[in-house]
Amino acid sequence: MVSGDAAMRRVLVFAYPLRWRFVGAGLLAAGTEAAGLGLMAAATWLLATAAGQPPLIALSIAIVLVRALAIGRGVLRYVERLASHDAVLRMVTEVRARIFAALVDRPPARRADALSRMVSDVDAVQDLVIRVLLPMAAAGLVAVAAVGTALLADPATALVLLAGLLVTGVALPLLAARLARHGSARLAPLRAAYAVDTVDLVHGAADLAAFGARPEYEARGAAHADELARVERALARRSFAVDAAATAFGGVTAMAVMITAMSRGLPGVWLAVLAVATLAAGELALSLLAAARKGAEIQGSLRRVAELLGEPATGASGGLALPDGSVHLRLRGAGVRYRADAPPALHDIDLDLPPGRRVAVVGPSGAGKSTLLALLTGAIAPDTGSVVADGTPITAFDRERWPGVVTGLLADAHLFHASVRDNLLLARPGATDGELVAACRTAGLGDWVDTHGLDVRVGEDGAELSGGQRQRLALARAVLADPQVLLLDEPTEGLDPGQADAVLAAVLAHRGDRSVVLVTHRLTGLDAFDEVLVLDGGRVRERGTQGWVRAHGG
Ligand SMILES: Nc1ncnc2c1ncn2[C@@H]1O[C@H](COP(=O)(O)OP(=O)(O)OP(=O)(O)O)[C@@H](O)[C@H]1O
Repeated sequence: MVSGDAAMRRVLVFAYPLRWRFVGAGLLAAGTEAAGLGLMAAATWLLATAAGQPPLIALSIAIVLVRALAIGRGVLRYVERLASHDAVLRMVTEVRARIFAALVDRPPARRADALSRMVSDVDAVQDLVIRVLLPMAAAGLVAVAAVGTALLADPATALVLLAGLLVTGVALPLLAARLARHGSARLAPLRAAYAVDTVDLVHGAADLAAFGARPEYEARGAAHADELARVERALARRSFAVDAAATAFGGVTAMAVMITAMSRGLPGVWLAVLAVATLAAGELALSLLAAARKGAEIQGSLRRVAELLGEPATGASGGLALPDGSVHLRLRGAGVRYRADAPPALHDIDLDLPPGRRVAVVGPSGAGKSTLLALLTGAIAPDTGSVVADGTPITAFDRERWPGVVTGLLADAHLFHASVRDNLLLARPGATDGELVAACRTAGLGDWVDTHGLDVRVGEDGAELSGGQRQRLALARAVLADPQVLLLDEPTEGLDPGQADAVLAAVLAHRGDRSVVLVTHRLTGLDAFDEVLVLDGGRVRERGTQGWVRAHGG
């Protein structure tokens, strides 16, 4: 996990090219706050001195100043918002582009969580600049200016003002940030649990109703919502207490400033100006509380964004040209561990796939069969050992084109909400209708396509097809892709045994002497394979040749 400071540095690198825009925005923000403070001071001076009938010219100057500051403040605020948002949006565009590039280079298995970062966490970068750093910089500049001005009037009064600002502008915001961090740590798991409840209730509505479990799930969701509301209320009470303390301390500082100024014999007008300006500076400190809280809340998002920004690409488009002709793939001592706290999904796997070899991988559920195929497609990289093609690690090849070498029907193949034709063309965009129909025929979907045609739509993830038709359409797509090495993850799942044998035989006949790696639970039809690999618990338990299948009752 990246530390908070490192995360901030990694993100702020993107602000560097725009530094002058940010400096300008910071100065404008400080100018806005200073105009507010000046307005208060000038208006107070005007009210306090008007009764004493000062020279008309002095009054006129003060009136013009009040008007100018009142209008100038609004104008400055507008220009500052324009400048700061322009700069930060340019910066966030860069960050998004970098994250997008990192996502493209990521193995698909790890993209899903990263996608949510892209969408929501990047907003934290915007908040960091607009709602945290700029307000802090502006408040800091104005505080320095206010103390500096007070110093001109009287050093002791300036010291009291400084002490007050240190409490309201530094100590209380630090406390607010601490409470916000603590609050986020308590709220995050509750929010996550509530989100899971909601997703279960929405996506699982039919199953919950079918098994009569809806009341129980609704009660669980309601309990999480109540707990969430209780914690949020408790945190809001604490936040309110800190805000109230800041406001009260602002008042205390103003009084202390006044008392000190009176004891130092400052003229009455100065007393009023200093008191009102101190109160206004105290208000500024409230904006620091909000900035500190926001800064604490976005820490998690910033870390996640920074991790992604710093992630080295695992493979690249534009790598080596693909191996042409018949590729020779090898796994050497390959191991995969999905999570540090779980046993490896694959351990020390050796596999030799010279051109034309047919390998069947069998084993119980969870043995690591699909993970083995994911290694060959490059969807995941081995944590130990290597996956090489003609002696070169497969990550060195052009990732975008690798499916031309190794691909197939993988676990949980997705069908798109489009026509049969469009779903097939995904595998080979230039294929003719004749080729599409031939692939369907090989996958056992010929009669259905003859009846329904290629333009019929299949529904969301093939919802308008039967389970067997979905499987065969996905298989037809893999057949059409016609890679050098065809991977088939339980291609005949959901078909009856007779159909399953016929479809597998047709696909193997279509492949001719090109390589196939088949993952299957069924031992029938494996006579046509050169090697059978038996996986269990991520390890190779047995390796057999054609005779092995017969000996094991296939
Ligand atoms: N994305 C993932 N994150 C974490 N663990 C995973 C992930 N994918 C698989 N695993 C774990 O890795 C192990 C091997 O899974 P894999 O899908 O390769 O098994 P399999 O032999 O194909 O099983 P099945 O026959 O049921 O499809 C399992 O224990 C599984 O829980």
